[in-house]
Order: sequence, then structure tokens, then C-alpha cells
Amino acid sequence: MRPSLLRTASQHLRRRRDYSSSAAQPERKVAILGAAGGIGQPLALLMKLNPLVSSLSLYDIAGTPGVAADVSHINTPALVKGFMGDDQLAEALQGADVVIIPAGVPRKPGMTRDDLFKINAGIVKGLCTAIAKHCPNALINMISNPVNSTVPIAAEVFKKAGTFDEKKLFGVTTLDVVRAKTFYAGKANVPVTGVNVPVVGGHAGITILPLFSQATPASNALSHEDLKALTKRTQDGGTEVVEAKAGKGSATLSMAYAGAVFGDACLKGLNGVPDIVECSFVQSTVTDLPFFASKVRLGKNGVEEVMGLGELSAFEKEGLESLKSELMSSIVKGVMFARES
Ligand SMILES: NC(=O)C1=CN([C@@H]2O[C@H](COP(=O)(O)OP(=O)(O)OC[C@H]3O[C@@H](n4cnc5c(N)ncnc54)[C@H](O)[C@@H]3O)[C@@H](O)[C@H]2O)C=CC1
Ligand SMILES: O=C([O-])CC(=O)C(=O)O
Repeated sequence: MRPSLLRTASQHLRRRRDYSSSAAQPERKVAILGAAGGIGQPLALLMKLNPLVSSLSLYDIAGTPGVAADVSHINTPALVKGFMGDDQLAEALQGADVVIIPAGVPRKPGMTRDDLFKINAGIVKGLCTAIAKHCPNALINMISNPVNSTVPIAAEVFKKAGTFDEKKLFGVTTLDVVRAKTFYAGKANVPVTGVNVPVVGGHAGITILPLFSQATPASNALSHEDLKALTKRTQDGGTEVVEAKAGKGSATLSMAYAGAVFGDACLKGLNGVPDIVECSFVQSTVTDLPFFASKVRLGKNGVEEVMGLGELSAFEKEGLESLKSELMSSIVKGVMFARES
């Protein structure tokens, strides 16, 4: 055989091998709702880079054709399609394995996350109604604020539609973990890449409870005052960004990163990768609250195990007790909205 033919044959074989190894990995469709927004765009970019994604569906009320055309030129396997407006929502959702929702308005300085409820509750309710109809088995990653209320809204919508599966509904609190890791590494002066810090509770102010007593690697260089300051900074991380952006929205880039980390964990769980654990705001019996963020083991059906809190310091126990009433009223507010509207 001529050398050039040999080369062609070996290239052909290599391509076949590549094909068969990628065929072993399940096809996964990810839909992003709110894909043309501040979070949606960089999140679309990061999910396009994820080798576990075979189809990426970008939905928004406006602007998605441009975002989809742009992201689709990146030479990674995910096939990108843009969808815009109510008429195209069904197709955007059809067959989705994971739906990530960063749709809705962000905060401006002086606002709380709860101030977003009026607008975002209705947006989330509408999107979840469509999800129940078009992809009832998908894992839902809720980013839209106030997460402490939007997750209960989603649960009620799914219950009404008869599609609720508590294993498949997640409030994305990964940004709290991302921040806690960064702030802890800086203060304890340890390399950030090896740091882990669970963050439990909810996703607003004092309901965000980082468990620095369980941080790894452990540090005995931190005083009680340091730990109090780290806790406060983590709880106020979102506000720090809102104020720095001075009216131009809230965290988008760090949130897109956090959303991509959580989305990737969900896909790995679905694909049967063992020992995938992330913190998330889910239906829970870990405390007396019906929804609570804690470490969750992810598997082929979504939540495989909602893990307990482990041992808490006296300061963390106090934090846990004082977050409960605020978190409960945000949950009840979401449930009542979904039932009554
Ligand atoms: N869970 C978390 O840790 C975090 C949550 N957030 C929340 O994420 C949300 C989005 O923030 P940004 O991307 O900065 O806001 P943004 O305003 O830049 O983007 C929101 C996008 O949602 C779209 N949208 C509005 N109604 C929609 C609907 N019915 N269907 C589909 N898309 C719709 C808008 O057209 C816009 O493109 C906010 O509620 C914000 O508070 C932000 C940071 C962290
Ligand atoms: O603070 C906000 O409004 C956005 C958010 O949830 C965060 O950055 O954690």
C-alpha cells in the first residue's frame, strides 16, 4: 500500500475509534432559559465547552439568535440552537435532560433578593408550567432569585401538573460555595484549588450559612473573629458585587462559572459517575424546614442522597437557629404565590 493510502486508512480508523468512544457517552441536551442575559451568555459559553453536552438549547424572550449564532461557531461537539419567545419554548425544552434557569431581573443597590419576587415569581411560574408539559423528567437548576422562594414555586407548579419529583429540583447555591472557598483560602493562606467548604441553609443574607468548621484543609490560623468575618463576607457576597456594579446588575461571570460547575455535576450524576457531591437547595428533611441547602449526592435520577449537616460549631448552631424563620417565610411566600395565582 502507498504511504499516503496507509495514512488515510489510519486516519479513518482513528476517527472511527473517536466516534465509538464518544458514542459510549449518552447524548445529553441542556436548555438554558434566560440565555441572552448577563448570566445566560457566559453560561451558554461554558456549557458549549462541556464535553458532556451534545445539544445546547438557548432560550430567551429576545436576543437568542445572536447569542446562539456566536456560541455555535466554537469547535466543540455540542449542537447549539437558539429559541426566542413563547412560540419556541416547547421546542427549546423538548428532550432536555437538564434545564438551567437564569431568567428574571437582577438586583440594583439597596434591593434585597426578595424585592425581585414580584417580577421573577411570575417568570419562574410560567417557565415551570412549560417544563411540566414539555420535559417533565428534566433536572431543573434554578438560578433565578429569590431562590428561597422560586424553588418552592417550581415545586408547587410541578405538583399541580402531577410531575413533581423532589429528586429533580435544585436551587443553585454553588456561588455561595465558590465564594466561601475563595474567601477562606485567602484568609487561611492555603491554595484555593484544594479547598472545600460546605454552605447550607438558603440563598439570601443570613440564610446563607457557610460551615467553616468543616472546611478542608483545616486551618488553626483563623480566630473566631476571622470566622465571623468570613461568614459575613460570604453572606454578603452578592451584595458586594451588586454595589461594585453600581446599578448594572449583580454577579454574572462568577455565577455563570458556578452554574456551569453545578450543571456539570448534574450531567455526571445522570451519566452514572460515582461520588458527585455538591451543595444545593432541595426538598429536605435535614431540618424542620421543607426546603434546605446541604450537601447532596447526585446520581442517575438526580438527588441520590440529601446528606446531613455533620457537626456544627456553637457559632454555626446559632446561625442555623437564626436563619430558620426568614427561610421559612420565603418558602411559604413562594408556595402561597404558586397556589393562589
Ligand atoms: N442563584 C444565584 O446564586 C444567583 C442568582 N442570580 C439571579 O439570576 C437572575 C438573572 O440574572 P442576570 O442574568 O444578571 O439578569 P439579566 O437581566 O442580565 O438577564 C436575565 C435574562 O432573563 C430573560 N428573561 C426575562 N423573562 C424571561 C422569560 N419569561 N423567559 C426567558 N427569559 C426571560 C431576559 O430577557 C434576560 O435576558 C436574577 O434573578 C438574579 O438575581 C444572580 C446571581 C447569582
Ligand atoms: O446578590 C444577588 O442579587 C445575586 C445573587 O444571588 C448572588 O450574587 O449571590
